[in-house]
Amino acid sequence: MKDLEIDNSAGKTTEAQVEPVHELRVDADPVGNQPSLRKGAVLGKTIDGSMDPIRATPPGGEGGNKGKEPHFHRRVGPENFEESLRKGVAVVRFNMIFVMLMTLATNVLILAIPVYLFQISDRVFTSRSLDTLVMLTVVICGAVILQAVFDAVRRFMLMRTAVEVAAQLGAPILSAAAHASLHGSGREYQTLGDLQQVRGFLTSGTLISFMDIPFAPLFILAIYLVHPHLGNIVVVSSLLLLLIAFINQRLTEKPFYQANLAQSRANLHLESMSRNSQIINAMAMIPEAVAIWGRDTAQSLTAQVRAQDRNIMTAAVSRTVRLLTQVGMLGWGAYLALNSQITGGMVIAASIIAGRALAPIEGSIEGWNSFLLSRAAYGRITKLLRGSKLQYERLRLPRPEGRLDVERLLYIPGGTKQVVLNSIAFTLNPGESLAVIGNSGAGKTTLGKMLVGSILPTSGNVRLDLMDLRNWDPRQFGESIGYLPQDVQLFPGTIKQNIGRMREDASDEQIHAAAVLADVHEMIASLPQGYETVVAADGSPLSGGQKQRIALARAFFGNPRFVVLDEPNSNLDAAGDRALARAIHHARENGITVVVVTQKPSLLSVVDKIMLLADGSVAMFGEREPVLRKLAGRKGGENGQQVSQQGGQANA
Ligand SMILES: Nc1ncnc2c1ncn2[C@@H]1O[C@H](COP(=O)(O)OP(=O)(O)OP(=O)(O)O)[C@@H](O)[C@H]1O
Repeated sequence: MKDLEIDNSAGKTTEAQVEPVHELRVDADPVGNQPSLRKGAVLGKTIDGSMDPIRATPPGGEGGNKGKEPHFHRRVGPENFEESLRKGVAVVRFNMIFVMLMTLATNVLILAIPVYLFQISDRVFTSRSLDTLVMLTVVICGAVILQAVFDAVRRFMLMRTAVEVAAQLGAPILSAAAHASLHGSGREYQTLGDLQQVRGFLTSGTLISFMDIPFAPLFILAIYLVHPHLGNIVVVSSLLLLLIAFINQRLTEKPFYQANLAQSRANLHLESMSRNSQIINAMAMIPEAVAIWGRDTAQSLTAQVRAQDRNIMTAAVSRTVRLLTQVGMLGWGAYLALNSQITGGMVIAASIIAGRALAPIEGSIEGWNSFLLSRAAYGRITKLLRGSKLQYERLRLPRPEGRLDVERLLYIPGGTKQVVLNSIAFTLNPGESLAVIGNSGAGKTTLGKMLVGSILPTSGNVRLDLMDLRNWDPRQFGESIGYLPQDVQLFPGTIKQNIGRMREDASDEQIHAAAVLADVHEMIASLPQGYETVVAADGSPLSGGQKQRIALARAFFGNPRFVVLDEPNSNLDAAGDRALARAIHHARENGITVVVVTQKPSLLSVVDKIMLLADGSVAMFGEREPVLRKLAGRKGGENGQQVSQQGGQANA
């Protein structure tokens, strides 16, 4: 057995045991740029990412501060998922031609045994020639062995086709799913499961049955040659089986669909349980969580049982029809033999051939569900890949300076009538810093997300260096900004990897520079393993404040030009607060534009401008001092007084 090597360019090699013969390599860079065939879509070729339209650029490279500046308005090719899909389908088509040739050979050779029978009874018994028997036996043995070899070869090819399709489409699907999940239902990641479904179908017996069906007329013709009566019997049974197949499809489509829907709900719930395992355990919510999962799973199982019941019933009917057909053929054949119209050997041979002609129809009925599932899965894959916004061409712009223009932002979340943000407009020059304050629910986090493009406004624009965020090449934009979300999550890996945004090409200097810029180097140095400390999925062994500070360094990694910090001090102690203030100060010195969303007024002394949001609208905006004075002057504005007092203290 050789290994399938999936090189994700993060230096990790996953080894999976697969069938022998070929070695496949899938190179997917950290953005999930799709792998592509280097030498064409045939078996046993090396797959790598050399044709990726968008390459990950080092932080200090095109988008960073070390390499040469990109050409202005250089057009960046799209991710081109359509192309990946086209290549994946081409692989299947190409391989299927060979598989069909093998199937043709297999089906022709299957006639060997009936022919043998026929020859023994009609030739050997009548001539009583031992030589003929030996010759016939040798030839038929060769045919049987060849048939087994061809059958094995087509199965090998199907298996490799399945692996190759998975290698071709895995990275593009994950890449498109990650992007689509931003505005989607969260089910996009399940498209990877759909790929598995399609892969499974490609190696299934159902597909083999489907491919054998076109050769059924060949067998029927052979039976007609034996005797037209027998041919008629088989034709009638074939039509009957096709009718059963049609009824089966009508009976099972809906319950299978319902079963899958409920199963995917149960899977989503399972994912959310695994994400929130600490809360579930701490608050003893396991019974409730299990009950919700159980309800969906039960619904799925009930629908599955309903569908499978019908499927089993129709499969049993079709099997009975096939066996009765063979019995009928033997009976009618015997009658014809009694009338000396055919020989006994012909009767048995025709019966065997009839079984062979009807078997693929029966197999197709039994595997109908897996066909339906795979067809639906393929539909979801094509929808995701074709609909992905990542595949449109973008301009690779010069590295931004950090000018931010926000124009008449209106945000009404889809499916609601609530105006979360209304007529928000302001401008920040490169290197300026803004604090966004306001009561809980005022819309601060929503504004922060909109500034980094993770949600799109209903109307209005956010522009970085005059270019609307929607028009930036996503990779370049991501490299040019930093974002510290309210709900900090670190990736499982070392602190070093986390600060370096999991990039393979992140240098120690860049990581150190980000840590210094975010004023967290000392904190990290005090940890026993320093930068090599391994962080688990739940953030342990770091405290909430430490996690927040690592995430702050991550936001500053790669010397971004624009950074949004959403409540960066919600978990910080006084020392952390001071470090954060210094970080914002460093950012200003480095010409980084900073927007900091905060409920605490302690950061107000280090920013240039302040915006007070109230019910999604700008209640106040301007230079720090005048806004602080206005806030202090607001009568009864508890928030404002508190803000101005603390801002003043911090200032002092
Ligand atoms: N996708 C959404 N669908 C419906 N309502 C939403 C959506 N996103 C935000 N909201 C609503 O918009 C309002 C503003 O939310 P946001 O999280 O921006 O407030 P915030 O000022 O950051 O509050 P906090 O300080 O408590 O974090 C809230 O009332 C929230 O319910």
